[in-house]
Amino acid sequence: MTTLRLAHLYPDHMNVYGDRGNVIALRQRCLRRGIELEIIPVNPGDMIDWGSVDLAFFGGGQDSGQALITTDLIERQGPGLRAAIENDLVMLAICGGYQLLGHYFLTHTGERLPGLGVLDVHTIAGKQRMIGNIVIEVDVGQGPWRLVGFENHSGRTFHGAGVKPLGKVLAGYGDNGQDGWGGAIYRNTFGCYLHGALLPKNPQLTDHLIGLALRRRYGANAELAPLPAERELAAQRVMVQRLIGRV
Ligand SMILES: NC(=O)CC[C@H](N)C(=O)O
Repeated sequence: MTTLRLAHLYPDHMNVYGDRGNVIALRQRCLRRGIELEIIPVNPGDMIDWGSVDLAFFGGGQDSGQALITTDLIERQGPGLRAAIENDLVMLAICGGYQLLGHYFLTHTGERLPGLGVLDVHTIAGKQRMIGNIVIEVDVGQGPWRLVGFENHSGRTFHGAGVKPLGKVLAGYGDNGQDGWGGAIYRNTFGCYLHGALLPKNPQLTDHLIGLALRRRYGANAELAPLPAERELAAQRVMVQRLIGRV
């Protein structure tokens, strides 16, 4: 049986707005294609062989949850995880996880949480939280997709030259409420502010991540079998219509 291995970073500390649903969506869309997705929780103190990992997920969290795991992230997981990302590990990071892949997060109390520094972004908290539904338009080479989600963050994330934007904000605030960018990409690492959970609502992205991981593990000819997602896509269209007035 085809297998893939997913590392779920800090599931107990970094899991708000049902971010765990992203892991469930990946697992289900793998299973329905006969691919077994093995899930490895990464808790503080755990040793991980990052070379054996195909996918990683890092969810959002409160500032206090983020503060509890930064040392472990940087000191214990840092070298292996950074090397894996440079070696095209397929990774999705949401909100607080996205912030901690960047250079730092300066919280609203003035605490400076260092990040892994693998994404060329930094985050500074503002007084007002950015809360609400969000739609971004994404093009990862398969034509434009609209991704829908829910955002709730105080952090404003600013991009440096080392990342590409993931998408353009069509509704909501996005990374900082100013420049219109929603998320960032570096190699096969994707970061953004879309909770929701993101992947159950956006099967295009779920399949894109699985396809990348399959090809990285099994070679460029590994094909992702087609799998319908009509219900998810219909619900996605309803939300896009409601938020931007067109599909
Ligand atoms: N929802 C989240 O993950 C929040 C991240 C961070 N604590 C912020 O408020 O910006």
